[in-house]
Amino acid sequence: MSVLDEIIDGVRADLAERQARVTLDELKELAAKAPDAKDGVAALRGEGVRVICEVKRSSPSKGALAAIADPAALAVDYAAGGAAAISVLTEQRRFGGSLADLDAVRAAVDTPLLRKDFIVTAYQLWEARAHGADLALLIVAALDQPALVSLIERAESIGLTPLVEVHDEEEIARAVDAGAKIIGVNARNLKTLQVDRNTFANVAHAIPAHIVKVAESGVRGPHDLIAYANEGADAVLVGESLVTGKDPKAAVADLVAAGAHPALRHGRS
Ligand SMILES: O=P(O)(O)OC[C@@H](O)[C@@H](O)c1c[nH]c2ccccc12
Repeated sequence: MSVLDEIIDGVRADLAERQARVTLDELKELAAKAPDAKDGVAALRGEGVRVICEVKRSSPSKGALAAIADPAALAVDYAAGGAAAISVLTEQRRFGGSLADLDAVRAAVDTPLLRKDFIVTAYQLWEARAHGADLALLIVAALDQPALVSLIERAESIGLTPLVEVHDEEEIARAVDAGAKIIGVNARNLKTLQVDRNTFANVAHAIPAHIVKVAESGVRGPHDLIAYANEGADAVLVGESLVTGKDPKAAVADLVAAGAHPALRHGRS
């Protein structure tokens, strides 16, 4: 069994517990009271390279990264540094996150929020909206094609923008066929946890121009952002280097400044 399969088994067990506690109707009522969802595509496309900053306590590959006692305070730093969006990991077992983190961050910032989890059912999309997310991650490797198509449709129908994650060209073809408007190329293979920073450069040519391109994982600082930008990334998603660094606000500001550099604007819309 791959790491991804193991993670999803745990996600399904936790999901069953939440479903026993909170009905879909209750989630829909909460979603109706949540602030209107912001346009995720608009947040990530435009001049320069956008920076998505992640609230991430631990990871399956590295274990504990940072305690993050106050996720809201971290999110406020991210927003002050110029984050275009904030990713909140809500998976509990391997990443140490929760929907409570999403609530805390939503209450603290107006920045568009991505629910980062292993979404396999529409219930989780309603949870995302009920807890104030604007975008939701859908991982192609975790879903068969009919499930991917229907979760993209459902996400959009309830106002969420799906960020569709891929790792190779075959998954890009599936994401495009399924109607993705934002594709994230994860440098980390979720089946082996290996990071290969060349992944984006190797596969980005297969993503049609009208689709927003996000380079995910392994960004250590401005240098990596610039490399991804030169390969055509519209945005980068950064976790570990921000949560393990001393000054997340300054680190985000450095990334945002690098992404706004005029030398990177050529050919961008
Ligand atoms: O911490 P990093 O290397 O900066 O990576 C952030 C983000 O890309 C990573 O957390 C991630 C990308 N796709 C995922 C899917 C599930 C869980 C986590 C992820």
